[in-house]
Amino acid sequence: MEKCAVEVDGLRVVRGGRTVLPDLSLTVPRGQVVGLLGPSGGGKSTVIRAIAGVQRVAKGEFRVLGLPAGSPALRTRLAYVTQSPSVYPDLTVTANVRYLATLLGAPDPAAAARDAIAQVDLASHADALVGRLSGGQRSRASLAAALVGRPEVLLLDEPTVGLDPVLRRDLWDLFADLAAGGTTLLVSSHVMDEATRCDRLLLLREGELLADDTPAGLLAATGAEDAEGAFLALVEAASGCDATGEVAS
Ligand SMILES: Nc1ncnc2c1ncn2[C@@H]1O[C@H](COP(=O)(O)OP(=O)(O)OP(=O)(O)O)[C@@H](O)[C@H]1O
Repeated sequence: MEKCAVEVDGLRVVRGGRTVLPDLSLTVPRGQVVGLLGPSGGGKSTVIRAIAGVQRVAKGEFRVLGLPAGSPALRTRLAYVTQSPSVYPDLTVTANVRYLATLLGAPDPAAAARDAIAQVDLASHADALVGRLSGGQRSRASLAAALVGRPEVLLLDEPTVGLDPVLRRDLWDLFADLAAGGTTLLVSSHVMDEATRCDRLLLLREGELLADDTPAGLLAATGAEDAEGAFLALVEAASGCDATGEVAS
């Protein structure tokens, strides 16, 4: 079995005539929660889309679970939760998740749906129409739909946006539990304090990978006190400036 769930080598993506990812290489080890962090517009969604096999790429090699990204064989082994919830608003949470479970061939779709909905702490709204849920509840319904097939690789694009601190903490606890059970998670976020919940961090800015390290390794390498400070230190080092904006000699 491959040590890495995802291997990307020399990925180049052009969107709307602009090079968004010039030449990106990264790996995501199996059974870990890897955070893809960085400012808005840096290319996080584009990386996730490429790994999910739904982004046209100009160049690069990448494999997911040892297979080329986008392979039909990955459809049941990888789940991708987009930034906008992808559930039917005119169906209940249960109907949405059970539908996915049926499509994925779960032996007992109703039980699988119940479990997935409980995992995202949405049991109290299981019978509510998705269209009548709050934004955060809707994104959890989307996450339940992704979890119901028990994917080996879970790609989550900004899953904690719009959630209160308690729900955010619970969701990160769930990610850690899933990883402990062997699932590989790549989670994008622009909230730097979520970095501490990850096993590894990929810091992405303007399509360039500034760091690929553990949270502790990143702090040690930069001498910063938190992920935000580490990120700033790396940006300054990359642009050849010190903290005051002066160009280093
Ligand atoms: N459909 C598109 N057509 C052309 N350019 C796009 C398209 N979608 C995104 N881009 C550009 O690609 C770049 C990277 O966008 P991407 O959505 O990957 O960033 P991101 O880090 O996920 O941002 P955010 O955190 O705001 O979602 C941005 O400059 C954006 O303007």
